Amino acid sequence: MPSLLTTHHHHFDLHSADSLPDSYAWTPLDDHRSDGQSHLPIIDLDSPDAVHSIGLACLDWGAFHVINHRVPPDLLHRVLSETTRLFSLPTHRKLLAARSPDGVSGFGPARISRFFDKRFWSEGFTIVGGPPMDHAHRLWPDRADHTSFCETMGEYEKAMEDLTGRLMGLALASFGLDERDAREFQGGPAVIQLNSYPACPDPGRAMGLAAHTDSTLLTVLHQTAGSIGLQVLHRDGRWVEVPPVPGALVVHVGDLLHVISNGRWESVVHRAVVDRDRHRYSVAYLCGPPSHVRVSPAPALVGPGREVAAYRPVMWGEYLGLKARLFDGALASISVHNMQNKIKTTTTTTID
Ligand SMILES: C=C1C[C@]23C[C@H]1CC[C@H]2[C@@]12CCC[C@@](C)(C(=O)O1)[C@H]2[C@@H]3C(=O)O
Ligand SMILES: O=C(O)CCC(=O)C(=O)O
Ligand SMILES: [Fe+2]
Repeated sequence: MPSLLTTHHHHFDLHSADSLPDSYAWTPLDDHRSDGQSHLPIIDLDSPDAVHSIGLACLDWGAFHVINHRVPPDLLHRVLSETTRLFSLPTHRKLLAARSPDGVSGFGPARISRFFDKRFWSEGFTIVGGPPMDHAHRLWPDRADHTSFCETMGEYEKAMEDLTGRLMGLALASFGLDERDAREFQGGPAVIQLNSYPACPDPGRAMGLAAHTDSTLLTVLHQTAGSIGLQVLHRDGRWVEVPPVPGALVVHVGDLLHVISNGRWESVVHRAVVDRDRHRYSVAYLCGPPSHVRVSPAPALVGPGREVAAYRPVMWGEYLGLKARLFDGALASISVHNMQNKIKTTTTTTID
């Protein structure tokens, strides 16, 4: 049997490092400290202006904070403490739930890491289609230990399904679609990505998670309070830090909402940098459509007398397959203007 250590080649324990190995040393990052002037909009979901402000935030940033989201503070607290408990396990134990080479769920480096020659200063655990009972049993043979993890993740998934359903309704309403249009996108397979960014001896040269857009409709991100790490690329070309706002969640526009908006809203380019002293955790809920749904530019936006559709229809599994192969070329590969659009999908990613 091949050892798990070979499939996860050169697994290196980030927690015990006192200097940065060369394989983790990126060329010094461009100056990424924001000037403190600009920050993501904060949107109050109870405000009568929510639809309008979400529309503006999606146009200007492709991301925003939400408050009054109705996710119980206690649940937000528990999901981060279960995440901490998971990543605090010894490496040999975490490897018992290692992601298989072409699998999606389990413990391992971020899926996009293979597009980069340098490694990420992070660990990830991906949960697909419900609480990961088999993984949890292997990680925590003790019943009380795995049930609290699975119950919390299950509860969080429900809360996120509700929240993203409401957010999709508001987002689509901002360009004149109604709630029925949003309902079509509900009930997709749940994907939760747990991220751990240990304190790093040389944060200026390390990268937690390289710049990317999410292959989702929307992503909801919850992060350790008081930690700095998430950065978004503003339209004007500057990296802007997104320090957590107490009680708020961060929402990202993903590639598929960019497609529905017919390219009006950019999916936000973002990355995570690391800190010398603080271990940071984040929990991303990746909201995509049900597997059979074809995502295409909203009919209300395109057609005779309106805009020309900029993208061909695509299903989530197919898009994830394109992303796994083409990374930041995935959107261009479904663009109808792109003459290189000869790429046939050969692999789709099955996530349920
Ligand atoms: C449903 C998804 C979305 C995935 C792939 C698959 C499962 C894991 C997701 C992430 C999570 C971490 C960042 C990202 C960029 C990555 O490397 O893995 C995401 C990726 C995507 O948004 O493309
Ligand atoms: O940890 C973060 O702040 C970013 C995580 C992220 O981008 C992701 O999981 O897709
Ligand atoms: Fe992301």
